[in-house]
Amino acid sequence: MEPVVTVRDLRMRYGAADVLTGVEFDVSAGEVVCLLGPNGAGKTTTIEILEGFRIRSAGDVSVLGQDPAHADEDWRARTGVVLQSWRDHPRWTPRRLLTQLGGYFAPYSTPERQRPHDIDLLLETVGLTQLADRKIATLSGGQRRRLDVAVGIVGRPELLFLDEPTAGFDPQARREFHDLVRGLARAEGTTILLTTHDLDEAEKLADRVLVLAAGRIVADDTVDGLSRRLEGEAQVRWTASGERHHESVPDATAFVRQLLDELGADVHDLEVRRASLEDAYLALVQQHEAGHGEAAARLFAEVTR
Ligand SMILES: Nc1ncnc2c1ncn2[C@@H]1O[C@H](COP(=O)(O)OP(=O)(O)OP(=O)(O)O)[C@@H](O)[C@H]1O
Repeated sequence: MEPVVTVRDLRMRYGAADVLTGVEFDVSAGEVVCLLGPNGAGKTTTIEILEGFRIRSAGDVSVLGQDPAHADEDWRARTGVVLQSWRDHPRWTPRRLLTQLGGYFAPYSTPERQRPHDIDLLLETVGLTQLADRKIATLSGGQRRRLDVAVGIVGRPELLFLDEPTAGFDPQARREFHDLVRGLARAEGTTILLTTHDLDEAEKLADRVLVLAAGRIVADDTVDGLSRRLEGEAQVRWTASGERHHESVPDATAFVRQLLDELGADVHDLEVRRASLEDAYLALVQQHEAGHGEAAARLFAEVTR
């Protein structure tokens, strides 16, 4: 089957800054894929290029069989977009807004895919039935985000882009939102590409995770797959002569035996921990923020290979 999204050697430069330096990945029909990476890694830039809202510097991109930079109105009707922030319509009600926006999709209805969504059903899907006739200004942050999603899917898109959809959510709202997204993928077969900088969210939501760092994809697998690749290594930490040390080693038992043989009673606070994906990702984020993105990206790619 043809991938829904194909990205090859995608590059983006803002002025003198190279933000994307050769991004490559595919997304297949029906997949929920998460683009994960530290703040400023280029997730929004990538997704906006795929949405056709930003013109790339170089590389090949195909989304639903077209180049988003030159795609037509039919193509736009087949995609749904939930941006990081959405213009407000405070005096409108959710029902009125969705009915109005849904009307634009009616000409793009096909026998296989009736457009737009039935508005009552859509309100129910996103959990806004009780609030359908309240002014948008009176909705909470989480409720507004649900409305954003409803706006993104009112045209029953084949492919949905979500940019940091749960930023600012409390844990309960976050869980409900995850259920909503998974339900959409299941019930409608919608292909979903979302961005997040939260590994936990990627784990809950995604069939597959693409880790973006230092301008390229440094890992592409399920969260379980990435975790399994890390299982070989263990972190050994200890204090000797008043100094704290740590080492990543494949055979912790042999390492500790040798350490005790060599240093004996001088070793204190000995600790052995299995490296986890969370540790590796946290290290990537910290190093990225400290300005060592390139080295951290290389290390992350190595340990998850
Ligand atoms: N229009 C622009 N002009 C110049 N630089 C930009 C522009 N848009 C983004 N950048 C820079 O490109 C880099 C990537 O930004 P982008 O918003 O794509 O990252 P992100 O991974 O989505 O970050 P976040 O998680 O914080 O949303 C950042 O350093 C940002 O400052």
